[in-house]
Amino acid sequence: MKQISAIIEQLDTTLAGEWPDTAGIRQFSYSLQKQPDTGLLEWLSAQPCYPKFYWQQRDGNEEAAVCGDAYAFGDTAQAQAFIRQHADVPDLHIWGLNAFNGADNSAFAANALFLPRIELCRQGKRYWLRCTLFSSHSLREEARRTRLFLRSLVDSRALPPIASRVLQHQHLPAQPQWNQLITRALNCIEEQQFDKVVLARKTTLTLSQPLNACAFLAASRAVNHHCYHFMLAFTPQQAFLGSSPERLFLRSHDELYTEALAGTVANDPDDDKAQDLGDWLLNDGKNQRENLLVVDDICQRLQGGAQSLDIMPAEILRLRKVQHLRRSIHGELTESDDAGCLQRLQPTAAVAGLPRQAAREFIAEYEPFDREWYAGSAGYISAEQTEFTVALRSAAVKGHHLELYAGAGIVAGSDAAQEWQEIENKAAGLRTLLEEHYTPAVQAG
Ligand SMILES: C=C(O[C@@H]1C=C(C(=O)O)C=C[C@H]1O)C(=O)O
Ligand SMILES: [Mg+2]
Repeated sequence: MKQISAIIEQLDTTLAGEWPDTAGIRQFSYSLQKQPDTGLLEWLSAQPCYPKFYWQQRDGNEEAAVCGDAYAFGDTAQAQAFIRQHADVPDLHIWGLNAFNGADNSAFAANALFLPRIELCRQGKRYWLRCTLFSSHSLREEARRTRLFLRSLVDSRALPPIASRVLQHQHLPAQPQWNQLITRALNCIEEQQFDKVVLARKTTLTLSQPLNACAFLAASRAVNHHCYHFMLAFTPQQAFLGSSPERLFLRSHDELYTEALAGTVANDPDDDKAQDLGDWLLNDGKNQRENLLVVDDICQRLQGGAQSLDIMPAEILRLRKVQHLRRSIHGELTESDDAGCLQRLQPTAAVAGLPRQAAREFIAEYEPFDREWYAGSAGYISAEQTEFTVALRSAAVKGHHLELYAGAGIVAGSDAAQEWQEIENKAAGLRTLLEEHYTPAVQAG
């Protein structure tokens, strides 16, 4: 990490110069000459500054480790307005999470979006470090604060092994309550209150020792391929992370890429068996319905905001524990408006239901926990390009506890036991990373 220390020294010299005692924004960007000695997640893990955010795009080509907040935003509209106001600083990126309920739920933060002080980024084999200063009253003061911040940065080190063992688990709802919930949802579907509702479970694991969020995410990234990997660490003990296969949307200039990812079957390590399961999925009526309702929802939601929508044929996405039906969707935006895209697309019928409002009301009334960040979105906003993943296959790290989330789309024809198995398989993507380290107590006698 010599390169990084050298860049930081150079930055420090720049910041030590004369700065105006007025409002302003400045950004400094430095290319790294070669690949750093350790990964970005290792670097981020070592830093003692919060918030920190990590992101890896699902094709593996884009990665970012960012920390410290030069500015925090109350909502995406505010973040977007900030980027537009500072169009002369073309590389501003605002990173973070949007909660499932957005501004509708006053009990929980609507989002955690911030403009970082430091960003270490990779695109393909190209690496760079960016430092941003922003002050609404004094850049001089901000330069001084940023220098202190830079001094707190430390060298990267190897991630610790995952030593946390699972002592206990608790499902909310437990299976009998899940069965009741599904019956209730199926009744509403029969009464035509809605066509689909996505119901979820929170599993709280009690651990033998607090989990290192970066090490846990690295373990997930090593095995859960074709996924976005994201993490927001709020404090040393509190983080939200996940490895999600689902794109909420990618906006590149005026092009919009989204998808209907819904309909699930188990995966199998054996290629032939996995293929048979995938073929079954492609031809199963209930799963096709689940997926097509998401296509309908997305098309309705994009009306007036995007034109010439292209919907690709269904394909199978094979993951480590499950396989999904996916239809990719592409359109031209009538205006490049990220806050608008979020408003339209989050939450889609893949994680809420259809019609959206009726499904959300059912979730708010009957799901026995607050989703908080689960099924919201994680990603970034910038002038040129914006991308969010749906925050699925995710977990909240809270000291000695890990809360794992998983849900399933309920439509006519859903069976409670099969849907329970489906959420078990989805949760297994993260859960098995711990169980591999689990040594059951030896029974006496
Ligand atoms: C709700 C989740 O996943 C969603 C539900 C799916 C389904 O029911 O088939 C498939 C993919 C996701 O859109 C989750 O992983 O928690
Ligand atoms: Mg399903």
